[in-house]
Amino acid sequence: MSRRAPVGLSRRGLLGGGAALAGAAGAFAVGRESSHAGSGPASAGDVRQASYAFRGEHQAGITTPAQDRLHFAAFDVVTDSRDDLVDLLQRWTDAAEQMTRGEPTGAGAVDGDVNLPPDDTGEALGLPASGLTITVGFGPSLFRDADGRDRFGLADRLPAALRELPHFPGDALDPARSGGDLCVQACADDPQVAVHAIRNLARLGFGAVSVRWSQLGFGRTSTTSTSQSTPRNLFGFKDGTANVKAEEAAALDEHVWVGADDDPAAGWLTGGSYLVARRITMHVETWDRQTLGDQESFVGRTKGTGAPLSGGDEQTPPDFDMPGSDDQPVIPVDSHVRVVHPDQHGGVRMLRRGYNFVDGSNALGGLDAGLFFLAYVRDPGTHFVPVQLAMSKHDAMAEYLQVTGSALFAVPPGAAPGEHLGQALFA
Ligand SMILES: C=CC1=C(C)c2cc3[nH]c(cc4nc(cc5[nH]c(cc1n2)c(C)c5CCC(=O)O)C(CCC(=O)O)=C4C)c(C)c3C=C
Ligand SMILES: [Fe+2]
Repeated sequence: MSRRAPVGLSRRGLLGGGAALAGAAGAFAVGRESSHAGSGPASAGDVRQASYAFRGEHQAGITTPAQDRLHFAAFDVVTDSRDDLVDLLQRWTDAAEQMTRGEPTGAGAVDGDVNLPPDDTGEALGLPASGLTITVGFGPSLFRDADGRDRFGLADRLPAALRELPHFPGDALDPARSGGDLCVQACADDPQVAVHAIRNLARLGFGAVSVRWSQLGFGRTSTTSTSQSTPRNLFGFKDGTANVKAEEAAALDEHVWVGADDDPAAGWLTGGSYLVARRITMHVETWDRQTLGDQESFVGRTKGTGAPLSGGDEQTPPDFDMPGSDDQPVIPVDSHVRVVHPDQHGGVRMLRRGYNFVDGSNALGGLDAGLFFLAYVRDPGTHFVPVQLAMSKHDAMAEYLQVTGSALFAVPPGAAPGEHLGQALFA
């Protein structure tokens, strides 16, 4: 009996008196409304106490203030049974709701029968919710697999926009880091909490799904709320300045959420979004040998403040007409921010939610480093593909990048009380 924790003990409960004491002193911000701590919280406890509601109109983990850590996994469905797939989504929904509350999955890690493997793997016991969000998406191959098979009777519900992304110039895609029938994005302010979430969902899915590929991210490269400060990517530049933010309701409706009339085949996706995932290797050693002036010209913003090269501060809109030297504009025509700017693409915007990664070193002894680019868009065909194409062809920064993994997912709306994720797809 001594190996068992008291019945009903939650991760939060295991925090014990320390958290209670700090809470009483007003040092911790607990709960959804008070959790917008940004990248420079007063203490680690500020953000780790945050917990976000799992259920809602939209899935959490899109407009939620971007957490600092990511574990992303793409799964292959290994069963042909539609019932087993629905059952998995039900069990994932239940487990995700528990974990985002800071609780272990099922009957917990230490409360069950000592003669059986515990429901929960246990490594997050004692850790608070840490702002965990779990966001689930469906890949094109869930609707029709590579052999054209409609394994789950979903082919007539395939959204027109959910087709494999084209091969872009310069892509060097590894099939083992691309595609997937399902995806789970787990974001948290504690890496152990994010990894615990993916590990337990993968474990729950044994027999129904297997992990196809996964990616850890150690630092956010976006801001998704005006309350957050702008972090830096591995080129050392502020990243996320001009992102679509949670406070921009009209922009979210226009550029991120799928509308009711967007696709007659995909009414089930109303209120959802599309998630573009791109593993982008950054040749950081080569970049580091470029002059500061050249680096800033490649980006189109200053490295220090993130202000556009046309002047002002970080939030000043770029002036692409301002002349520079040699009859060239001061923000070069091949700079990243000009090439991808909404002005060049009919006004389309995206909600970027990417993460820095370093996956050890490469064959040349350099860092296998980069940016795991994640972007939520209303329609990848209009909001991502043309932008990526322009970047591949015209962006000076692209010389320092190589896309090594790629996937697209339809992200259903949030689950209402009593529903499982993606319920409308299977109705
Ligand atoms: C196809 C879309 C994009 C990819 C892929 C992409 C990769 C990428 N970006 C940076 C660094 C920065 N990007 C910045 C802005 C920015 N990037 C995109 C799109 C893609 N980036 C957009 C739409 C924007 C916003 C443009 C605007 O509206 O002004 C910036 C500037 C700061 C900011 O606004 O976030 C930086 C820096 C890297 C390093 C990278 C691939 C590794
Ligand atoms: Fe960018």
